[in-house]
Amino acid sequence: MNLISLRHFQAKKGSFSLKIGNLSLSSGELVAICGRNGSGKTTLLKALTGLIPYHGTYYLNGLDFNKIVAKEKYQLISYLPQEGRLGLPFDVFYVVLTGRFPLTDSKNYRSEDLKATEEILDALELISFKDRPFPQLSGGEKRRVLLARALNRKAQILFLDEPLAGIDLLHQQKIMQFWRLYVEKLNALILVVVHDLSLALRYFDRLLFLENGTLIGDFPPEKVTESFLTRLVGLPTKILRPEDKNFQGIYLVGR
Ligand SMILES: Nc1ncnc2c1ncn2[C@@H]1O[C@H](COP(=O)(O)OP(=O)(O)OP(=O)(O)O)[C@@H](O)[C@H]1O
Repeated sequence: MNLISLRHFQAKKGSFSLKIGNLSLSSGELVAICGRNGSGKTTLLKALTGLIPYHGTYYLNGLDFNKIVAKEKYQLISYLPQEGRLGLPFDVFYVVLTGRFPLTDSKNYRSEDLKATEEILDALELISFKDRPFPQLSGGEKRRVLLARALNRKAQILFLDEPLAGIDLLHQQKIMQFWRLYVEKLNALILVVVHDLSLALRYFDRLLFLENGTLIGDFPPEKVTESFLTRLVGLPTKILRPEDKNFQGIYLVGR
C-alpha cells in the first residue's frame, strides 16, 4: 500500500531548494536516504514531517497532507531529528514514555503506555538505564534512548535522521534487526538517513540518492552500481557482495 506519494514536490530552506518529480513509498519498506553533506536529506524528512512548508502534491496514506489534522499526523508519523537535544533531568523511562504522548488524551499515560515503554527499553537493551537521568548518559546511549522514544509510538511511518551516528557496531546491528521486525509486524515504512553505504547496501530494501536537492537514484541494493557510487561519493568505489547472505556479523575491509 502506498503510504507516501509525491509529485512535483518542492521544499526550500533559504537559497537551497529540494525538488522531487515523482516518488512513492509503500508499507513494508525499509528505505535509506543517501547523499553527500548538504544534498537535502534532512530537508526532505523535515518537509515530509510538516516542519517546513512544501509546494506540489504530497499524499500521506491516501490523503492530502495539508488536510490532515496535526494529531492524526503525529499518530501516523514519528520523526527522530538529527540533533535530538534534551537538557532536562528526566530519567530514561520518562523520556521514552513521552514518545507515546500523541496516543494519550494529553493528560495521563495509560497502563499500556507504561507496558510499551518497558518493552521497547527491553528490546533495545536499555532496561538497565531506565532510572538514570538522561543528561548523564554517553552520546551513543542518548541516541539509543531518543531512538527508543521515536519507536515507542509504534507509528506506521518512521522518519529517522542519522539514528545510527555514534552508536557502537553491536547495537547498530541489533537496531537494524529491530527495524526489520518493526516493518514486518506493523506493515510500516521506515525512512532512514544513512551515511554508511555498506549498511545501506546490506540491510535496506531500497536506496534513495540525493544530490544538490535532486533525487538522482532510486534502486534496490542489487541494482546499485560501482560507477554510480563512484560519481556520487567522489571517490573510486568497489562493492563487495557477501558470499554468505545468512552471515549475521559485520564485514570489515582491511589493508
Ligand atoms: N536555514 C537555512 N538557510 C539556508 N540554507 C540552509 C538552511 N538550512 C539548511 N540549509 C542548506 O540546505 C542544504 C541542505 O541541507 P540539509 O540539512 O537538508 O542537508 P543534508 O543532506 O541533510 O546534509 P548532512 O549530511 O550534512 O546532514 C545545505 O546546503 C544547507 O547548508
